Amino acid sequence: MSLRNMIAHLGSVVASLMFIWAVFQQYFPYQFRSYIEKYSQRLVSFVYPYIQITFNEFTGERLMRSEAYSAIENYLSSTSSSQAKRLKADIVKNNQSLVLSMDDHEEVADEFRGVKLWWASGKHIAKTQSFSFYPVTDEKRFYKLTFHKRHRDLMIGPYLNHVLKEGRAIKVRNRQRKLYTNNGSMWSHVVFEHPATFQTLAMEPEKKEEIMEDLTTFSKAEEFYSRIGRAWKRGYLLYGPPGTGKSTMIAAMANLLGYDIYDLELTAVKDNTELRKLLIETSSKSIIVIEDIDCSLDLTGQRGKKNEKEEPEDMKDPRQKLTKDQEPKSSQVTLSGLLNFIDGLWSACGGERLIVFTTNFVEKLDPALIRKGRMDKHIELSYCGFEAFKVLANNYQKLESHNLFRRIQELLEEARMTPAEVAEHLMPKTVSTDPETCLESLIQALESAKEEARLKAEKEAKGEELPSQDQGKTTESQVLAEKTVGDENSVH
Ligand SMILES: Nc1ncnc2c1ncn2[C@@H]1O[C@H](COP(=O)(O)OP(=O)(O)OP(=O)(O)O)[C@@H](O)[C@H]1O
Ligand SMILES: [Mg+2]
Repeated sequence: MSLRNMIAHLGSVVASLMFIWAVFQQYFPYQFRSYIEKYSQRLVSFVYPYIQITFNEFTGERLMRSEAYSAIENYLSSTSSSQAKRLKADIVKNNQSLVLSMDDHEEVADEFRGVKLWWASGKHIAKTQSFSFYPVTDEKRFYKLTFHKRHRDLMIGPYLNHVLKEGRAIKVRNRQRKLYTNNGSMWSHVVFEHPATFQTLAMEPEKKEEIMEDLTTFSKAEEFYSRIGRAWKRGYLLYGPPGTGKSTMIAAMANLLGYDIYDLELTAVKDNTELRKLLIETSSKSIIVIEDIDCSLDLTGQRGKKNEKEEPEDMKDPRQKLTKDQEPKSSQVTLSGLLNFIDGLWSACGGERLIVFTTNFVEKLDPALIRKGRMDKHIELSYCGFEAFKVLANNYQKLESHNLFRRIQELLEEARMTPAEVAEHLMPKTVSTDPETCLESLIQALESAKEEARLKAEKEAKGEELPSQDQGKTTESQVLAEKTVGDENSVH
């Protein structure tokens, strides 16, 4: 057969096939074909023991993005990045981190309480009916869950709940976290990007572990709190001298738990009503911080004493020393207003919240504010010990050990120095400063601190009329306060 004949023969075969297809389309209408499909589906499900659930990306009349779909997407992101071969990447956290999810038509397996199940991703493509110069294919993505029918109850109840909860938690973790500050009764926010972590926090390892354990236990204790009928909140009081890492620890807490921070400036809050409004507006998974609670408001036990002395009106308000140059406004937030909120109304806002107070003078605070049950945990941040020093040496100089460490250990036992000061010495002054120079400068500083302490102790032992530094300041300020009534600098 010549080539020409062959081509002609092939052409007639194709033509006859096209004719048969056209006849089939004409004489077997759509209804009939769907009828066949329906029964074939039934036949398949009879021999196929699996149940499938489809979660579409868009639901409802207004085609809102389904929350379940996005929770599943997040939930599957970790499983799929290790199992699926084709992944989709997306950027979250203001272009900072990459999140992977499985591409269309991929399948991954998961296990729940020993039961295996499968997730597949897919998409329907519905051709748009309308004519357009820019034809858009209407892609409808979905996830399909497949499991054996004998696990129906486990899958529909506990497993799906688990997926949704985990998925939402991952979403929260991936979100851009915020630092809120209040300007009067309004919160404004900036992106929260503090690099502090518990790993870089200088502190004895056991104490650090205990705090981290406490925090993570709290963050997972939703069921426990609801069972015992308590609001899911926890109060921390951080106290210690300036520069011992109180603020740093708050940032580390937020980074550990993935919480937002609300830095509440009490002095800018007009009254209890405004305070309540601000606190109610805080979101779940957040840390509400009131720094230097002893100076923020007259919440210390000192108030009574001051009043007894009958100080002039403007001296009673410690805010005035903070806002020297500003127009004095009176903040009427009271201790009881704050306490009421911490105790009671708090329960009205669902979701976990931590409240953290910091102070340099724990002994000055009103006992009501810090009694057990109100502030659940009191954490003292103190002068730098050797363990804390080792963390700093590693942070700043990448030093695990050095022959000067022994000398530093001895000196730290004898001289008091805050982690902030130690860090200052360990910070390389220039790019070429070597670690040894930094350690030597620290040793020198510690030696002079030790010497100072020794001289002071000697003087005190001799009975000289030189009380301790703090007391000295108080006496001085008391004298000043008596002399210069109305001078705000004298209030201390
Ligand atoms: N425990 C610590 N671990 C790591 N760095 C610390 C620690 N303490 C202080 N620092 C360093 O010293 C600086 C000051 O610390 P921070 O602001 O946390 O002190 P603070 O206790 O909040 O002081 P203040 O009472 O004055 O608010 C921080 O920037 C940090 O780098
Ligand atoms: Mg601080």
